[in-house]
Amino acid sequence: MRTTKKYMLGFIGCGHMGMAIARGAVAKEYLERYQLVVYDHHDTNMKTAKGERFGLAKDEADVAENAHIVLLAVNPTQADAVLEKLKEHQPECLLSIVTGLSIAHIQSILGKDTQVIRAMPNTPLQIGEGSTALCKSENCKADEYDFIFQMFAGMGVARTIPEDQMNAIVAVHGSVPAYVYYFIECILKDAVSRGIDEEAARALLVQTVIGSGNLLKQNAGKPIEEFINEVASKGGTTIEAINTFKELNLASIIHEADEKCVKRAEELSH
Ligand SMILES: NC(=O)C1=CN([C@@H]2O[C@H](COP(=O)(O)OP(=O)(O)OC[C@H]3O[C@@H](n4cnc5c(N)ncnc54)[C@H](OP(=O)(O)O)[C@@H]3O)[C@@H](O)[C@H]2O)C=CC1
Ligand SMILES: O=C(O)[C@@H]1CCC=N1
Repeated sequence: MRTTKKYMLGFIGCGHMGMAIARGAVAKEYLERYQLVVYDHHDTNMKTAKGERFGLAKDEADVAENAHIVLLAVNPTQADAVLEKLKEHQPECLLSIVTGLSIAHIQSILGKDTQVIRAMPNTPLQIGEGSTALCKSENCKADEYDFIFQMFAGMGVARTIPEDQMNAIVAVHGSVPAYVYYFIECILKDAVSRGIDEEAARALLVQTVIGSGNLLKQNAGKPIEEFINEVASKGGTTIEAINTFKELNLASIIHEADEKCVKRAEELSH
């Protein structure tokens, strides 16, 4: 994409997710380090950005004036204050990853002419294994949207979804890396309590998660139940565990957790 601005992408907020996106884009060689500029409140995040050889901005306005697309990566309660500061500097295109922050709200502050892209990424994108759901404002140009869509697609999987599903999607992939880590933590603690060496258990378990995921990926049309049946030998061990999950209604626990997760996204919405 052509631009007259000094930087292609400017980050306001470069914490966990902002840094993950910046690192992911550079690792995949989609953007060069010199095409990124960063501004964050925290000195430690600015030092990390300096160490990564990204451009450093002095404030929010500096990002808006020098970057073609401004990426808003602050926490939901901090977003309005940033948008108010950007009002004077009218970014051409604003990419927001802020949970619950609607396109209509962004345009109500920045003006209807601002192109807006809303994305829900997840942290594994920093190693090219992420997932990102995206949507855009009606006035967003194909060039800007394609540029951002391809950036995220290059870091894993990307899908366009309707904006009214952006809150519900947190319980599909945005928050879900933490669910997976929690599940892994529970299994590991259990293994150690049974005397298994922690390093060995972690290595075997992590590869199991990767391998199971890859097998699912390579057989996208195959029902999940069939994968379970292939592991659960008749009269064997696995079915005992699966039946216990069913008896204790793990599905309802997951449903309850998802409901709370999505409800929080709705509470944060504006
Ligand atoms: N973490 C994740 O997995 C995901 C997060 N998101 C969304 O991404 C956003 C960021 O999340 P995350 O990276 O985890 O949060 P972090 O708290 O790690 O990062 C946000 C950073 O922005 C800084 N900041 C706040 N206001 C400003 C400002 N005006 N100018 C410059 N920097 C500022 C914060 O500094 P300070 O602490 O000093 O305020 C902080 O360093 C959230 O809205 C979240 O909903 C979306 C998908 C996944
Ligand atoms: O926990 C959060 O609010 C953010 C949104 C998705 C992942 N992290």
